[in-house]
Amino acid sequence: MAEDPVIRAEGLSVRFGSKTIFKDVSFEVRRGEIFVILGGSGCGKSTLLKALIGLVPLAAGHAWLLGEELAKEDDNERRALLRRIGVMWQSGALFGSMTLAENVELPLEEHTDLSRPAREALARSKLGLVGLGDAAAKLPAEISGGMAKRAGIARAMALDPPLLFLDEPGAGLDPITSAGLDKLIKDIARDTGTTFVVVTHELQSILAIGDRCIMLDKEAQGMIAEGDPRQLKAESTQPTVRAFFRREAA
Ligand SMILES: Nc1ncnc2c1ncn2[C@@H]1O[C@H](COP(=O)(O)OP(=O)(O)OP(=O)(O)O)[C@@H](O)[C@H]1O
Repeated sequence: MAEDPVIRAEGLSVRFGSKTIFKDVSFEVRRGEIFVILGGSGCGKSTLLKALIGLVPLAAGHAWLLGEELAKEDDNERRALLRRIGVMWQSGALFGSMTLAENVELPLEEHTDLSRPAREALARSKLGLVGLGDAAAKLPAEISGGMAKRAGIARAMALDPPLLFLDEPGAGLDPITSAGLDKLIKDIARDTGTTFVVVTHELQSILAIGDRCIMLDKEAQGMIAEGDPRQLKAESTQPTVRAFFRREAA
């Protein structure tokens, strides 16, 4: 029998007031894959991510994370489930007055009883994992944008989540730095078995890291494609999907 998916989304709809952002969105994310949520600006990618982790209410549908339905859990169970999930928000800045190591230690301080030396050692190992082993004592103002994203990933990984959400990780980075970040994400997925859900509209990134993807569309108010992004690029006949992947006018 196939393994249970890490995420199962069934018929998800989100509305803000009378405005439907998307409806009837269904997909599964399998263990260990890098799953990309893509689409043009304002189609609801970030909203879908927030809906999956319970930060935005569902108007319809059900979402299971790691086999549990967040909406059905009581507060304690919900908190316990969310502790098993890492998130790096697009705006998820590091705390400026704290070193990178202290930033990574923060979730450990909040959610574990580990001693200070144990927390420090773990933070150093997470920073090492993202290539920032030598920068642990630096302040966010002393590092580049690409390094800040890496530190954000290290912080999101502090509690060893089996599932990691990244909201527009390449935003604001130059193409070479962004490609380096893509390689890091692929390496982490391969080396740790972490499942990634990545929100992005950057085609190079999608093709470089995405094992599978869904594409949302503003006009359709929902999903217009699902599958291997390279295959969608080669084979899709849907005009908006083709336009996105081939950089053609729809
Ligand atoms: N809390 C909210 N209340 C009302 N409208 C909202 C709220 N959050 C998002 N929206 C609207 O929902 C739509 C989708 O926004 P969202 O940020 O999810 O899109 P996106 O695909 O992530 O876009 P981008 O790539 O530009 O970040 C937008 O029209 C946005 O204005």
